[in-house]
Order: sequence, then structure tokens, then C-alpha cells
Amino acid sequence: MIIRGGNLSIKGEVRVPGDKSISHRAIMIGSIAEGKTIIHNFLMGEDCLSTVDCFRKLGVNIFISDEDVIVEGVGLYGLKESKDILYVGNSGTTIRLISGILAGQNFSSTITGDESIQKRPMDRIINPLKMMGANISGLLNKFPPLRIKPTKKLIGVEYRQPIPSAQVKSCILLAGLYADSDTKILQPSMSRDHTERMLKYFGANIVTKDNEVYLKPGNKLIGKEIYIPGDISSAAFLIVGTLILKGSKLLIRDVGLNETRTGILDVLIRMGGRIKILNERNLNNEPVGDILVEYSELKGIDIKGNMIPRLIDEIPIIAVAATQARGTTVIKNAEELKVKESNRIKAIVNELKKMGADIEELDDGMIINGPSKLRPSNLKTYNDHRIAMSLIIAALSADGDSNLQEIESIKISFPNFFDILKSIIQRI
Ligand SMILES: O=C(O)C1=C[C@@H](OP(=O)(O)O)[C@@H](O)[C@H](O)C1
Ligand SMILES: C=C(OP(=O)(O)O)C(=O)O
Repeated sequence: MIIRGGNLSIKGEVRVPGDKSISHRAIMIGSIAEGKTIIHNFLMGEDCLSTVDCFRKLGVNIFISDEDVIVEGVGLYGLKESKDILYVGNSGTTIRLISGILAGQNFSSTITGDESIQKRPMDRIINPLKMMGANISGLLNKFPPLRIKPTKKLIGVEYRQPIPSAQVKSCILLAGLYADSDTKILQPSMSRDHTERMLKYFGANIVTKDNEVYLKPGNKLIGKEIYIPGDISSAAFLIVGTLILKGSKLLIRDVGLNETRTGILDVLIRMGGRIKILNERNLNNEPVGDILVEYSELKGIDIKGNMIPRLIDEIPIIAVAATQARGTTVIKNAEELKVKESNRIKAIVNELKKMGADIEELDDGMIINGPSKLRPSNLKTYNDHRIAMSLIIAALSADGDSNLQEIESIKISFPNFFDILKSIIQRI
């Protein structure tokens, strides 16, 4: 696809599609709750549709109409064995969270996904699930396909997470619902807490204190009505586009502002970004608000430590912002980026370098010196949605035509990305 950059600004008011993490959890927790769950503003991205497909295969009725989804929950013990292998497509969240639920069932399951999923590490869930008594194995004990068989009983676990992963935490908590004793998770630093919030909203006995989560199994989960806020990870591309394209100003309405996800806003504000939060409120146990952003002169900063899990998926687009910032941006402690849909450190460094950015790869991050005038280039997306959208924003700021290969992955998390962009981009 050709992206024509140069002399552009972003103007207007938009909503981004529903949050991907919360959409997955609404299907999963709705499926094992009793009664109906009605989900508004569900993300119709391919990853969340993979979750829908898996739970349908497990015998759950899920009805999709426009943006609403109705899940007829079957209760904790109402899932049925799937005749087919469960296929999660490109979705790490699906395979890791569903494994926690399947570990507690009295039937066997096999789960796999696309080429990228087959290379992503699953020992991080296999090990704690085994500590809980689960009968789970993977290829070389690490990779999909995962095979989960019934176990006599699951026991609660006290698990100290070696890395701050929300997918691993959620997997253990979902398995913990089926255990016959309490589960406690100690996180090295706080990762996104949507599972904890939603389980509580559905009636689970779950408490978070500092970086620790306690779950007492035994409560029934009861179906609910859920309004899913806009995905801050999708909003991030529009926010950075607005910050770096001269004369831009954008209002993004109804975005999820959960503190475990707003690292991107904290960092961009520290870089000098003019960003305001308006109309803050609560939607089914999740904070939501509007984000007003304007073109800004950015400066380089250091991004590391506990901040990383709060913006892990936004690092590629932060790298794009950093190429336009005065001074040096150093991103460290982000080695997790190497085991996402692609090696996102290598991917974004290679492609931004082609565009003329002064950027250096580190083992756990990158160093970017700015500002650089980016030039149009022939760019690869590594079949990774976040790399594709980050490069499109970079290409919009370059004078001339860039050519991007393999952009279909954008449908994973932001299916109407181009429609939204077209509605707010102005040629000047
Ligand atoms: O729990 C979730 O919904 C997610 C957690 C993060 O992964 P990790 O838990 O592997 O850090 C994130 O990168 C992913 O996009 C979604
Ligand atoms: C890493 C991501 O998702 P997942 O782990 O669910 O594939 C992402 O959306 O950036």
C-alpha cells in the first residue's frame, strides 16, 4: 500500500474501537458466568473474533449484531469438549487466558494458532499451571500446540511472577477459579488489571493490594451488561500522529484510562505533549474519559522500569514520536517486546532506520536521537499490526510516497484504522 506523506495535519473528533484486552475478557468471563452477558462496543478485530470462535467451539452461544455481542453464559462447569482443535489465530491473549480456564475442565483440549503464535513462549503459563496440578504440555514444553487434559484436582498457588505479564497473571487467576484453595499472585510491578476488575464485577472474591492479587474460589460468576471503552493502545497511533503533524488537534472520546494502561499518556506528556483528559468517569469498574491532544514540540526522555508494562504495546509508536523529539530518548527493560507478534525492537529499529531516523537497537530497548526528517521508504511490517500502524504514522510525516507491505494485520486490533485516519487527515 502507498502512503502519501507530507503537508498533512490531523483535525477533528473521533472514537476508537473497543479495548482489545477487555473485549477478550468479556467473552471469556461471560462464557463461564451464569446468565446473559451483553457486551457493547466489543472490538470486532480478528484477535477478539478468535476468542469468540474458541468459546463457540466449547459450546457457548454467542450472538453478534453490529457492535453488540450477547454471550449466553454456561457457568463455570458448563463448557463442552470441542470436536476441533481450538485455533487462536494471532492472539497471544486468547491462548494464554483460555488455557487457564481449560486447565479446570473435565475434558481434553488442544490449542494452537498461526505461525507467529507457534513461536511465542508458553512455558510462562505451562509452569505455573503445572504447579497448580494442571495436566498441560506443549511442544518442547514451550510452544503451541498446547494439550490440556483433565486433572484430579487443581490447587491454589502462591506465585511470584518472574516478569510482569498480565496474560500470565490472568491465566493463573482463571485457573484459580477452579482450584480448591486460594491463589495469590505477587507481581514484580503492576501489569494491566482488567481481569481482576472484571472478575470482581461479575462477583468473584478477588482483592488487589499493592502488587499482590488474592483470589478465593467458590463464588458464582453472574452475567452482566458491559460497555467496553475505546482502546488506548489504538488511540496511541492517533495521539502520536496529532503530536507530530504540525497544526493538528484531535479529540478522542470515550477512551479507557485504566492506570495500568496510561503509561503512554504519562510518557508523551513528559516529552512535552499537549494532552488533556476531559470528562473522566467510570464504566463497569473501568475508568474512561476523553483525550484532547494538539501538535507539540517534543523532547527526548528516558523510559524504563515499572513504566514498561504500562505501555508495552505502545513502544513502537513511542519510537516514532521520539524520532521527532529534540534530544535523546532511551527505552530500556523492554525485552518482552522480542516475544510479541514479531521482535518489535528489531522491527521498528530496522524500519525507522530505513526512513533516516538516528536509532540504535539495544538488547532490551533502543536509543533514539532526534529530531530527524523522515524520508519516504519501502517498509516491511513483519505481519505485526502495531508495527504496521506505527510505520503508517511515521510515513504520514515523511514528504512523499512510502510503500508498506503486508498491512492486513491491522485488522487484528484496529479494523477501521484507515476509515478513521481518512476522516481526520487534512492536506495543507
Ligand atoms: O493481557 C492482555 O490483554 C495483554 C497483555 C500484554 O501481554 P503480556 O501479558 O505478555 O505482557 C500485552 O502485550 C497484550 O497486548 C495484551
Ligand atoms: C501483543 C499483543 O497481543 P497478543 O499478545 O494478544 O497477541 C498486542 O496486541 O500488541
